Amino acid sequence: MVEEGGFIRRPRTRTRTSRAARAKVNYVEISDSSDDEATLKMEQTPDRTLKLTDIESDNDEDYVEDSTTPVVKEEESDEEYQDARNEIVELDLSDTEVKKEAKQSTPPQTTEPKEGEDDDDDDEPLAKKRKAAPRKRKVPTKKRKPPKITPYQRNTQRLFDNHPELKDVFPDLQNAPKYVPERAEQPAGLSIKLLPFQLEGLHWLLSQESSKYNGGVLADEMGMGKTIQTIALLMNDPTKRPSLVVAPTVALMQWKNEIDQHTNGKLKVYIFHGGNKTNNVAKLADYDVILTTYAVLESVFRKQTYGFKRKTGMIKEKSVLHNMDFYRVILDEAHNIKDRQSNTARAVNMIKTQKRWCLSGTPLQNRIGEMYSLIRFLNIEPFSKYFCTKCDCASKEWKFTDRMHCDHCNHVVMQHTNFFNHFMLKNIQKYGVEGPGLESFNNIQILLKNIMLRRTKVERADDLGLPPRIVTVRRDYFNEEEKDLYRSLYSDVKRKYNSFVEEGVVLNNYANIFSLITRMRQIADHPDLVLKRYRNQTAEDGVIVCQLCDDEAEEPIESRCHHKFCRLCIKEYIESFMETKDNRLTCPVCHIGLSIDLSQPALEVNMDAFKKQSIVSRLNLGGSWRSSTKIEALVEELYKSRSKVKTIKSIVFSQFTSMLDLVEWRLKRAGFQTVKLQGSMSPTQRDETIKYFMNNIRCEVFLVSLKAGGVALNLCEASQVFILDPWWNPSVEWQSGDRVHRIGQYRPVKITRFCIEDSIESRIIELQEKKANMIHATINQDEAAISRLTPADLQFLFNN
Ligand SMILES: Nc1ncnc2c1ncn2[C@@H]1O[C@H](COP(=O)(O)OP(=O)(O)OP(=O)(O)O)[C@@H](O)[C@H]1O
Repeated sequence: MVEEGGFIRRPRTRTRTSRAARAKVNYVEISDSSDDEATLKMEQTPDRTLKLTDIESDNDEDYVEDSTTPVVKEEESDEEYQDARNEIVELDLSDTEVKKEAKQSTPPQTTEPKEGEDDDDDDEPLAKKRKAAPRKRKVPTKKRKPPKITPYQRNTQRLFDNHPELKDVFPDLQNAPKYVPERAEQPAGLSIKLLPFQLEGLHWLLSQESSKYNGGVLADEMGMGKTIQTIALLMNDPTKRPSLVVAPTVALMQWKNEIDQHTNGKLKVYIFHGGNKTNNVAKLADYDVILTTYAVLESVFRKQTYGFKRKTGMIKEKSVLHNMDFYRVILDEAHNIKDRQSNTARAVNMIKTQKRWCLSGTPLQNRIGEMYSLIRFLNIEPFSKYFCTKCDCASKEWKFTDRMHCDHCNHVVMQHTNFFNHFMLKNIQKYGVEGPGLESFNNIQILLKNIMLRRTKVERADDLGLPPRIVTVRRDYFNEEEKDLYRSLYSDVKRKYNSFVEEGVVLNNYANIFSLITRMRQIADHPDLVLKRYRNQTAEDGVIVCQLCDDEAEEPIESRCHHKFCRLCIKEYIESFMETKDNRLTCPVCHIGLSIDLSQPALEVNMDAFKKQSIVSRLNLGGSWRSSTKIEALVEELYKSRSKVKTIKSIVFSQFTSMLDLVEWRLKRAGFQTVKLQGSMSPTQRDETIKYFMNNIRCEVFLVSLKAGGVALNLCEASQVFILDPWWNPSVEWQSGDRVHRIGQYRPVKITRFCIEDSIESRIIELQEKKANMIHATINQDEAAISRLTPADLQFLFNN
């Protein structure tokens, strides 16, 4: 399975379709059951157009975007065709996975030559060859001579022959003068005193801007001041303007506040968000910094490129952001464009600017394919370019108006290859970090050394002077009533799971198993999350219910089969699935092959009709309602840490909004002042909520939905973090802790993870630790593997 352009796709198997026929291919989604690699079918439709029964969509999309001059962004030369289909896949560098993949990709034993080995000069049609072949005659098994050079090597040679300059790319990078860290001057007018490593960071930013790269990736660990260093860059020479900052919605106001606070009003900031956005270029050009979100940028780009429906028909609207000339563009949390074929990535790439920056706290080495999207944005040559293997034609975007031949050189699509894909991605996918894979891995490291700066908190601990962070797991046991309820659910779940195991269909029923695990996690929080879930809410109430967690959807997004989920729920569902040759990921609702753009803008909730029924209003809280072990454990912890002399502020994270509703209700009754951050809030509402928490001395607890506030929040006023429901991907939890453990924090930070010992949670924590140890033991930390649930992991969770 491939996640490409945010869509979950399967790798396409090569078929013996003629290229002419391929141009007329129609794509249809088919259900999981009928779809396996061997049954990739070409259907003859009445108009003699061939129908490829597959879930493929990327190139199709590219072609239909602009029917007059279709732009093909990714194609591969003949021998590399199969690999090109898999271009954006998570890098899985663990040995076992690599071997498995290599095994899977081994073609079946056959006497026919492999497609990749087709001789270019052999023009005889295949059908003729087949006809001529005697039917049942035994062909003496002649051992094929190993080819002198591999198709990959042959292609490399062709590339070098036609583009000799490419030979020097890596030697030049290797021999480039090494950047020597140096401290820049503190910019005049910046009121915050930069720490030594931040001055070094500023020096690096300035030197990158004056280098041939015109930018790069600032990848300091979270909370080390990437925002401040970028503001220092803006202040270093304020005449170099305007700058555009694209950030997640949750971080938008934070940027505005930090700029206002630390520049004494020297930079004029415009927030390009909400209903009153200007469409006047001259007015915008008056500002030094324009702040916007990925969703807004994507939307204005879409309206400009594809138009939108009005009664009078489709209307296209000019995007003011795409008609301005910026000095620099800064992408905060740049992994938002990791799907290079998503509209968001396209919208960002179409901005006109001289300097380009990506800020990201998550290391980029783990998913090499995703890095390509950043490289494309950064416009780093020749990495983002495509090259013809037959002539000297090279371009960032290929145009194939007739869908077959390059407009420029007339060679066919398949004879063009992408530099990054060829020299950096392909061999790692094939061999991991061994042999040719290691060479590609080194190529990546060399490039990163030239364009990326990453420092970690541990490396710069002296500069940062951060207080210690203490993480503990609080373990509690269910009370009798909860235990009975949990047991009855668990025995039901276990029975189902065992029957899947007996029938050998565990992975085919992954959607089922995933939602059963979710139910068990919810019961461990509070049984009402399962017993009183949204049953009667309908679309007419304006509430969108996530079909995985059965709660009001946070940042709802929709699959191609029109089912709606919280962005985080469906992301976790996808990331945790371990795809095998026989099992493809299906929609948890309708069970057809799942196809969903994870980076699509959140669906808008109809606020006029919105009648949210909080779980609290569905319960009889006056009389018979009981709290839960976990909620009471939280209340106890909060009471314990209360002090008569000062307010100790705490953040409480949960994945389930209904849990936060219950906790809010209970804490209020216990005399705690709380505020709550939810995904449905506008940036201004979020900002007001955060300010209220930070500035109001009586407000002790901030309830944060993990789906809304995991990233880009700055909550140093708090010194305690409570994580209510554990998950096996520890990075979500690390991020939560980083909201509090960052510069500006002077008190030791206490992080408490709650765990109900006699529930699935203790298994989840154990599994998490096992995985973390395993991953840290290997040289390459593979984030993807940590969130994946293998059949063995499932077995472990169900304690079999
Ligand atoms: N030199 C400094 N002196 C005082 N406070 C600082 C300094 N540098 C950063 N900070 C503060 O530290 C906090 C974290 O900084 P910032 O938000 O820039 O980090 P970040 O790397 O962008 O984090 P994230 O990746 O989580 O978005 C902010 O509140 C910021 O004001």
